[in-house]
Amino acid sequence: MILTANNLSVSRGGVTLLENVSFTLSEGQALIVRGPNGLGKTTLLRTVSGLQPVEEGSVEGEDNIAYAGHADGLKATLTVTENLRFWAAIFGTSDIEPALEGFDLIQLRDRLAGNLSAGQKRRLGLARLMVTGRKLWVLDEPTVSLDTASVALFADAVRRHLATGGAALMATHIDLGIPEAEVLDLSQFKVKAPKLSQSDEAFL
Ligand SMILES: Nc1ncnc2c1ncn2[C@@H]1O[C@H](COP(=O)(O)OP(=O)(O)OP(=O)(O)O)[C@@H](O)[C@H]1O
Repeated sequence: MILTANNLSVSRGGVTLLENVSFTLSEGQALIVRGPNGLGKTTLLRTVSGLQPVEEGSVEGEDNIAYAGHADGLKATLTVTENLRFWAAIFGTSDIEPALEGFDLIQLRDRLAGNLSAGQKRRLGLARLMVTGRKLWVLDEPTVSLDTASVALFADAVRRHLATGGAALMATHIDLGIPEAEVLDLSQFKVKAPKLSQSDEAFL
């Protein structure tokens, strides 16, 4: 098992949003969480990734996660290659070529990240996942700014990751082109009578 969420409650802004969320992710499995704007998808992904505290319930496996959220986290004054090398060094890996190839960044490898277009920045942010060596990719709206061809590159990268024993947990409003992905509708976990949470501390 790569990730287990057990009766998890998550909160933002001092209000519990979702409760009793339980799911598991195994090797080769992709799970898409769905729900309307503001339901708590981002909050759930941040909580399972250890970026904010678990209010109730438990998460197992959070130490094997690579998280890609709304912020791109790129170093604007480093080149594409330097950004990937930087992340590879942080995660103790070294080969960045598959990431450059997988996200069509070869031609852009010497461009400063700060000079990339929005979609190119997103491709680089996603390419970073491939150099982490982490088993579980947690992705919040990964395809924002991507054109159709880039969405297909992304889907291919996820499918390769699944085929090599990885897993993915994703929040998205669009069809990612990963037919084997399962869907978890979070509306069923929505808190019916909002209550104040114990804490809203976020680890940024
Ligand atoms: N710091 C905060 N203080 C108060 N409320 C917050 C704070 N951060 C987020 N919220 C609220 O928490 C709720 C859940 O936000 P979250 O980003 O998890 O939703 P989401 O399901 O990912 O939405 P979307 O589909 O729009 O991305 C929203 O109603 C949001 O306005």
